[in-house]
Amino acid sequence: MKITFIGGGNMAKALIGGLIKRGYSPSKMHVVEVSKEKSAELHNEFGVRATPELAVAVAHAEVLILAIKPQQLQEVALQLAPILAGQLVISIAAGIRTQDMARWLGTHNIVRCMPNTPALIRSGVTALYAMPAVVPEQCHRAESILSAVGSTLWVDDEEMLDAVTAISGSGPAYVFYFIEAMQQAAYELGLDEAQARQLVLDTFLGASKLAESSQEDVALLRGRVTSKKGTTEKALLSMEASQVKQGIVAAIHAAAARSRELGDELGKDA
Ligand SMILES: NC(=O)C1=CN([C@@H]2O[C@H](COP(=O)(O)OP(=O)(O)OC[C@H]3O[C@@H](n4cnc5c(N)ncnc54)[C@H](O)[C@@H]3O)[C@@H](O)[C@H]2O)C=CC1
Ligand SMILES: O=C(O)[C@@H]1CCC=N1
Repeated sequence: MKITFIGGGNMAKALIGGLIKRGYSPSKMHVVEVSKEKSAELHNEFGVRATPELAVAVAHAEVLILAIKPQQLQEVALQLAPILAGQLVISIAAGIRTQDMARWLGTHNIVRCMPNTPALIRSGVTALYAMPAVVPEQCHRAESILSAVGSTLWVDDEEMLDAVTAISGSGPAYVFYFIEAMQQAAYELGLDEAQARQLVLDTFLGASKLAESSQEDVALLRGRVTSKKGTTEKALLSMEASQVKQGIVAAIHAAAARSRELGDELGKDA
């Protein structure tokens, strides 16, 4: 299957890197990228062809992946409309609704999805939504691309992609933020950089694996760490006093609202 990425930035790189690690040939991937610097990087890092020209890259593709910013999507879609030849279009752009893309592109053969950057190491998670006109074979195609770089799930209601964006699309940034905070505390407590990195990352990995392998609720697992009058209790009481959980929940609601807002703002015809 020949794939053309339109936009060769952070997320396209994560997907391309993950697909190559899965054994997907770079010769089957094309990137349309306006930045010369980024095109050279893509070629050097992954061996894929990167060009600023849409027409040739699109003509060769069976699947197009729109990996430009939401703000760039309408302009690119309008350029694509006259040169599309039945390709499946997969959009990874936050917020932009399929009905708006269909109007710009002149096709309903669209799958909208939300991956995340751990795709680079094939540990991503992607939720997908297909327009009703997309045939099962094309849905299978989309799923096979995204499942090469992590787990996948389908949503029937497109609006759920705003929630997905807020949870798993943006989610790696929340985890990195928590890691940064724990590393800062580790340095302040006198641990060196290597020690802090090992302790913090192995704690994240270990806790995630434990939560994944357990049938029990994570609150119960948290309870097992928390001895009466012990250190964890003290830390959690401090977090409660700072309303850390409420802050995280509010932040995720804000991200979902921003995704809906992007759809409203950018879905209108310019
Ligand atoms: N970064 C992330 O974690 C995730 C991003 N997304 C979505 O992926 C999309 C891309 O995001 P990033 O990769 O982070 O952005 P980015 O800014 O790193 O990449 C966008 C790329 O598109 C290129 N570009 C701009 N105009 C173009 C045009 N007309 N033709 C071809 N290339 C063009 C830019 O030079 C840039 O390299 C966005 O729509 C975002 O919502 C989705 C999931 C996760
Ligand atoms: O921050 C953003 O808008 C994009 C979508 C999900 C992750 N990055």
